[in-house]
Amino acid sequence: MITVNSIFKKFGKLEVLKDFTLNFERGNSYAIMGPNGSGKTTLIKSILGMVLPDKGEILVKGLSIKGSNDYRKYLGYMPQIGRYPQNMKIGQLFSMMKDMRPEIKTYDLDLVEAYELDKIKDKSLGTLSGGTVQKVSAALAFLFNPEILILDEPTAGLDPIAVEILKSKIKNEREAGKLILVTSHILSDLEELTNHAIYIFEGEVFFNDSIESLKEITSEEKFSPAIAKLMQWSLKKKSTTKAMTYA
Ligand SMILES: Nc1ncnc2c1ncn2[C@@H]1O[C@H](COP(=O)(O)OP(=O)(O)OP(=O)(O)O)[C@@H](O)[C@H]1O
Repeated sequence: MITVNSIFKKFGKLEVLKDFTLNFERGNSYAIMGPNGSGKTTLIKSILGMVLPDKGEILVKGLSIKGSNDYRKYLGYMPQIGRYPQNMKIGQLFSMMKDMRPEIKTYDLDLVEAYELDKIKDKSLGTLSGGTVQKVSAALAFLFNPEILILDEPTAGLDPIAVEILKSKIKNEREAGKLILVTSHILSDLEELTNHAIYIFEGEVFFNDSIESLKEITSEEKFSPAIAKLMQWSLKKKSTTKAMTYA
């Protein structure tokens, strides 16, 4: 459903994505993991067309994302930090988003209702708490019932009830055959929500396989120790590569 074909991205001298090739298939939920600054958001933003790779190609449902924004209708995106016009009211934001997609007549209002956003529709976005902004972002990501959901640290900043609501929504959507991409540092969330692990380390895809395989390869029954082992291996590889370079 999404093909990332040998993409490279540098910011100045910093090589953030080095030869990334990945396939994302419908009905699966992918955990995109890696240390801070490893390139998770850059990967997501490249798929969304918000960051332009220096080389390589990205296809969404077989269509290259270069040159046309048409593919974006398939994507729902929840950013790490939602930035909205400060003086706009919640209700106005939703009306504006609906006006931008006039061809869509039915909306997925599950999260609008669960988070009771209608009750605060006259509040300005600039006055909202961080968690409430996250609720707005989550509700917008699902609003047009997209086939692909890209969620960047979706549970960060949400209270425990809001987290459970969002997690159950994500699980339902995956069961309905959608493709889900999630980045998070909260391993218990990833274990619950995903079936495929992608671990990025220093600009490279260090691991890309099912969570079952990850557990087998690491000889760990639980997700968290399996990831810890992967992290140790990536650090070991780094020091071995360094030693080889200096030899
Ligand atoms: N627009 C930009 N200009 C310059 N450098 C950037 C830009 N965007 C990202 N970077 C740098 O690229 C690297 C990767 O950033 P990115 O946000 O993709 O990491 P991440 O894996 O999502 O990190 P985190 O876990 O902290 O969210 C970082 O070193 C970051 O500072």
